[in-house]
Amino acid sequence: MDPKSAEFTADNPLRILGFVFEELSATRVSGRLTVTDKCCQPFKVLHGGVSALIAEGLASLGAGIASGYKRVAGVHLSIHHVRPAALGESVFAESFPVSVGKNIQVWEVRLWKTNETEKKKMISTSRVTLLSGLPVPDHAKDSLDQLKKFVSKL
Ligand SMILES: CC(C)(COP(=O)(O)OP(=O)(O)OC[C@H]1O[C@@H](n2cnc3c(N)ncnc32)[C@H](O)[C@@H]1OP(=O)(O)O)[C@@H](O)C(=O)NCCC(=O)NCCSC(=O)c1cc(O)c2ccccc2c1O
Repeated sequence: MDPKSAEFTADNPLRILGFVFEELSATRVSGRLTVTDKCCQPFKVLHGGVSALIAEGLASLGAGIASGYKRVAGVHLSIHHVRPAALGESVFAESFPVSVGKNIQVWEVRLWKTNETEKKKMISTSRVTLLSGLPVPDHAKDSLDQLKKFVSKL
């Protein structure tokens, strides 16, 4: 399966909302989402919880890769919603590590309104703190192996 396709399941809730990954590495995770009804609050703008979901998902995947495909656990997320994204608008999400320690990682996640090529205006900025390097439970080994395979293709 193409990691850039809508069916690629690195994070199930993000896939259900239509999020499509572009980059997945230990130093950068990014992707795109079109704001549909599924992602909106009652005033037809991107729900703040969806922005937080994107932040948690991108930071966790990046931290998991940076920790050598060990299990990670998000322990804190803070988010500032600085601008709304309206129904129908395109959103670009990018994430990068601020600090990668043996136990704790901190990732920054920024959401932008965008067209095909340019980041136009920032929607939100998040910091996600994660505990990394935890043992992977047997039931999750397959999905981490699959992620490793996809990352090598990107
Ligand atoms: C909160 C802000 C409006 C504050 O703006 P600020 O004063 O910091 O800065 P500016 O005045 O320069 O404006 C920046 C930017 O904000 C937009 N904006 C400003 N005023 C308005 C307005 N009255 N209406 C719409 N948009 C406004 C404007 O686009 C400006 O952008 P420019 O491109 O012109 O520079 C602002 O920070 C802001 O809008 N932040 C985003 C807020 C947001 O989208 N929050 C997340 C969604 S809220 C949510 O999730 C939610 C969920 C629910 O389940 C709900 C259920 C029931 C009711 C409400 C719910 C709900 O809100």
